[in-house]
Amino acid sequence: MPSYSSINLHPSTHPISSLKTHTFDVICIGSGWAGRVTAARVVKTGLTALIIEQELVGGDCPFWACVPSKAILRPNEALEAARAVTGVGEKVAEGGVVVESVWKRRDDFTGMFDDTKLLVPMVENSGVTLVRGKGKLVGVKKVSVVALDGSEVELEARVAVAICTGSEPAIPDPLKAVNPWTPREATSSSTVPEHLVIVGAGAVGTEMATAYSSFGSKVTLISSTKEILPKIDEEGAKLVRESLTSKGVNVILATKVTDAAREADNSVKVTLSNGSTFSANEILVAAGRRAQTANIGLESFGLKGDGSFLPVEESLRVTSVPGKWLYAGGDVNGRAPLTHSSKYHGRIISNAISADFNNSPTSTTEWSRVTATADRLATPAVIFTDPAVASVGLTRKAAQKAGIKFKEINAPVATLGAMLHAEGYAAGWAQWIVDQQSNKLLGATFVGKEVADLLHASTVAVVGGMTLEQLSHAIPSFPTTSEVYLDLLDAAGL
Ligand SMILES: Cc1cc2nc3c(=O)[nH]c(=O)nc-3n(C[C@H](O)[C@H](O)[C@H](O)COP(=O)(O)OP(=O)(O)OC[C@H]3O[C@@H](n4cnc5c(N)ncnc54)[C@H](O)[C@@H]3O)c2cc1C
Ligand SMILES: NC(=O)c1ccc[n+]([C@@H]2O[C@H](COP(=O)([O-])OP(=O)(O)OC[C@H]3O[C@@H](n4cnc5c(N)ncnc54)[C@H](O)[C@@H]3O)[C@@H](O)[C@H]2O)c1
Repeated sequence: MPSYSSINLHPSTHPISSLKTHTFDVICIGSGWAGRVTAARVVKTGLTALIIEQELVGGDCPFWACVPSKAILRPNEALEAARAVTGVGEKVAEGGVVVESVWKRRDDFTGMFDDTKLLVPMVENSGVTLVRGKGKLVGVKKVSVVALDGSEVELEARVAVAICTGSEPAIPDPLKAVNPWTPREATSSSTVPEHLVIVGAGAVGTEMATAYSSFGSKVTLISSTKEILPKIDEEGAKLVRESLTSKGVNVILATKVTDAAREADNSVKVTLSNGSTFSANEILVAAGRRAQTANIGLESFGLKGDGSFLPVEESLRVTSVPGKWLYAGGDVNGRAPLTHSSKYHGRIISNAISADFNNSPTSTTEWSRVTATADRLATPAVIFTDPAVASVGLTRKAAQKAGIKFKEINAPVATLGAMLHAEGYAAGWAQWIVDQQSNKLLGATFVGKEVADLLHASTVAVVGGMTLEQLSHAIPSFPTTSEVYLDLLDAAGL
């Protein structure tokens, strides 16, 4: 695969001249999951919709984020799982993944970074019109599209505009000058740096440390916080850190990169806040995201276009803009920057648009179809490290911060079911956060091998407001990893 810089981000299909009308019921700026789900669902209710996209149709997830990152993580996960199973492990005892084939697997999933194979047909088959260019608000329900060649057209939305422009990497100032890898270069690379330094030990940093160490890179992972993965509780994060260390990753905690310089041989000299320096062949910045809000006309509505997340109310309408016509969904509103949350936002926005358009009386209470309640109370997330981290709702830290009276229930993920299906399992950890008074489940975290699919049961329980007494009647099948639910119930005394 050619390097990131040679990928064509601006295909020539769907020019402004292809538009048969300049008026649509709904205009979505951005074709990531948030924009695509919003547009496709309003079309199902009989409205017309347009998506404006300035790069590849599909947004980050299929080309630069979830899909390629999971595509390159899976081969080593499968290899290690096979190695741990007696009867098969002997056959694959030696050697690592075949890196060239891993890149090919990634390219198969990304369609060689060609959006016309899957994503463009997906949009068109949903009855949504597509145009390529940069979208910008130019008035109430008015959007302009500027094409790469500078041509421009002004469009009108009869009903609503949805800003679904996503996010971009936040690069700390001292690192801008070295032209570092961002997640885009890390997920689309076809080379393995001998020594890769990763700045930031959140979701991207830990997943890429897992991937590149399995490809043979020497990886140095720098965490500004005193434990990696600061969004989860320390017990779980510690298990991931210890596993990374056992794979040879050098994890440096409570430290920042204060300076970096590109050397003549293209290596990067890094200076840390503890005063030490070292050289690496490449540097990946994975230090969080900022909203893609620059130059999209927000200022004329009193909003900031400086990378801060767009403030929205519970139906995802942009706060402070009157008239119920301007929405912001997905990463750009910063509520839950994950692909499944972008899909959820598309559902909520389309429901709210349709309800308004049809003047249908719609409840706006918690959990109603126009209220994005899960963002606050039940966002699930899985980090595909080894062990993986799956969490939903409140962690202990979040419950403490919210001043909630809660009890915490912990259990290892080491049931017979888990061991039969995830051999070689060392010491996983599961935690429930439970409301002290009502005994309702408020949050769950599972750390271990193959725990990703354990999560949805807890998500359903949190959304449904289930008590532990009710959960004690939800019987996990034997022998499955879900038997950890029985261990949690035992630990809760039920
Ligand atoms: C390395 C990595 C791995 C990840 N892995 C996962 C994972 O496993 N699971 C998960 O749930 N999440 C994951 N995420 C997060 C996930 O990728 C994002 O949350 C998701 O892509 C956001 O979708 P979106 O629709 O909000 O925005 P995007 O997918 O970013 O789409 C926004 C689109 O808007 C376009 N756009 C921006 N401005 C304009 C404009 N002015 N005019 C026209 N078009 C515009 C952009 O070009 C882009 O195509 C990962 C992120 C990264 C970086
Ligand atoms: N499996 C998944 O669901 C998945 C995978 C990857 C990314 N994502 C999403 O993509 C987004 C971006 O991920 P991310 O890892 O960039 O962000 P993140 O917020 O998860 O982690 C960034 C980390 O970098 C640290 N940091 C910030 N500045 C630093 C500095 N100067 N030096 C060292 N560390 C610094 C922060 O403390 C934080 O821990 C997140 O919203 C994440 O949820 C999800």
